Amino acid sequence: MNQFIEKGHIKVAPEVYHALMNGRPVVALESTIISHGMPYPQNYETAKEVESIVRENGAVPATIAILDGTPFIGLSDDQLRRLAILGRKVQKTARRDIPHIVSAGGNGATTVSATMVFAHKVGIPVFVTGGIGGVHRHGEQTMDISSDLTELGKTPVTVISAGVKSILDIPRTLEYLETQGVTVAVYGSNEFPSFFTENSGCQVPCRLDSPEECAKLIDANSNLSLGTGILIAVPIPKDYAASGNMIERAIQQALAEAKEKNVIGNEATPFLLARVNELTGGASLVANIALVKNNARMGARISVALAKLRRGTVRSAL
Ligand SMILES: O=c1[nH]cc([C@@H]2O[C@H](COP(=O)(O)O)[C@@H](O)[C@H]2O)c(=O)[nH]1
Repeated sequence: MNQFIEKGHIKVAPEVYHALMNGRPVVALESTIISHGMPYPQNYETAKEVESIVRENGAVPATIAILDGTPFIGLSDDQLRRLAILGRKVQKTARRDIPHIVSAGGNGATTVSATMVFAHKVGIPVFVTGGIGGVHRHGEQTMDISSDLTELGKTPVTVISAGVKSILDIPRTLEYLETQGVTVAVYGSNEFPSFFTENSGCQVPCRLDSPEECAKLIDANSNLSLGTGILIAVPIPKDYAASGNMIERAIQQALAEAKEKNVIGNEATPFLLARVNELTGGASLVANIALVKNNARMGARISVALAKLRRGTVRSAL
């Protein structure tokens, strides 16, 4: 196996390192989606396919996770499989969990917030995932607001996602992102998508219609050193959006069950995702996989457009 390159306390895969050093496009990928977002073996297969899609579209994939206490940027096949098999035995790792997992020599699957932290440390500007966390329903009482939102407010990485699941409070999530100063854009629409469907009833002012437009937005944010992240929401492909309404009904049932069982905190999202998958007989998983792959395609194209735009003007953060 190729030797990882050590940078500070982080190990970077050689392919990722050389791409960054040469200004070539790299796309960061999170690992909680692998450990907690899907069951084995679909999680492993999807992770591999997502990496292939990123490559086919001209960028280098960099899946991020903490293994035996070391943060890795770009996982080997063995590491990816290990993470997929361990599944929920791996600690779901948000920003606040990083020091604990590292000091204890543990295994951590990075959420959007922790993945953004590491992507930014090595200068990866674009990061692809399925959906981000948000303000939970009844968040005004529980204060359960994902650290993904505050991370977007302070870390200049662009996150490509299919929006926010309706297990969350979408209008309040958008309000909170506005408070954090995060630019929220939608690809090909003005309506923010709700993960399994193209609609949420919430309009956003920024619409982008090509990877080049996305790249220009990212470049403007960076040139002005605003320091905030960007969320680009890519609606689920039309072929899969059809099952959205059925999935939406399952979400309502899962929400009622979570309330009854008092499932709260960082257990809420994995519980709801697994329950919705059971209730829809796997249809939600099929839609989830399709939209993650679609996001990977878009993210790679955006990162290629950004590298072209910046050719010769950006120095590596390494
Ligand atoms: O549709 C999804 N939303 C969110 C997650 C994961 O859950 C995290 C948010 O968790 P929490 O709500 O505990 O912050 C996200 O960063 C992501 O890693 C996921 O797998 N799938």
